[in-house]
Amino acid sequence: MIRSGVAGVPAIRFEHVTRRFAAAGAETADAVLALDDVSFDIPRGAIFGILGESGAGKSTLLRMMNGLDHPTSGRVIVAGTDLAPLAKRQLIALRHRIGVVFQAFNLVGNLNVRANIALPLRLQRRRDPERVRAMAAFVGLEHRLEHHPAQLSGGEQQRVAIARALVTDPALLLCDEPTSALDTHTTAEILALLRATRAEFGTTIALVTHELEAVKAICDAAAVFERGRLQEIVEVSAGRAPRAERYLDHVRTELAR
Ligand SMILES: Nc1ncnc2c1ncn2[C@@H]1O[C@H](COP(=O)(O)OP(=O)(O)OP(=O)(O)O)[C@@H](O)[C@H]1O
Repeated sequence: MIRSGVAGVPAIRFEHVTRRFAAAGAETADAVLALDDVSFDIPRGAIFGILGESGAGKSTLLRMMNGLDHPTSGRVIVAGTDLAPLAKRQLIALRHRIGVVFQAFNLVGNLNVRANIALPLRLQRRRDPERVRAMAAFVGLEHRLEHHPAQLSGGEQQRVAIARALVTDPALLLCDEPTSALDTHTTAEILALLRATRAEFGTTIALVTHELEAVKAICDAAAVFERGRLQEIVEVSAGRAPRAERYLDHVRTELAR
């Protein structure tokens, strides 16, 4: 099993995870091998990258972390709990402890910032206006609580999405290409906010991205994927990840052929 060198008890463990999908029009259910015997740990408290080009299996892996998808074989263990035997109600309870941030922000257009941030609390039949305000302040948007998403820039919308993901104080934050729709400057701001999130709340962060720069900016380590296979775990040190750079150069050269 490939393990990261970052110290700590794993927040998530993948054990020999394989995921097959039926290809459109195929007679058998195993035509697409999205993940192939993947084993690694995401250490508690880490900012951990899941890095790879399109089709590498990153989103499939992320969906498994909150039980939205399941392995064809192998196990996904979140905070010591194997997700496979969990009933629907238990999976929903697990998801309440996991925040998710998406590339396209996914805010509700007809709700203002305050209501968007409060949404996960509402889904749990909870009210906590003070917490909502505190999260808006944490992401620097306390003065925009009455605005609607259409009145905000892309970076501001992603800040709201991060506040919304954090409002229930999750132990784990899953980020699916959170900066891919943003310019370079705004990307740096959002990455800094994710780093501040770990510093302030001790949140474990899984960052799915095809951007090596994002990994170098904030991750402690990253799992590098190619066509469903885990190639290696790379450590990031002082903003550099030479092995990942070499590896991605190789993949891009292959893809360009
Ligand atoms: N529901 C599905 N049915 C069939 N094939 C699927 C399904 N979901 C994913 N796949 C296939 O599994 C492989 C991995 O897909 P996945 O979306 O996890 O990759 P990715 O690394 O997230 O790519 P991208 O960055 O483009 O989103 C791809 O070949 C994809 O076409």
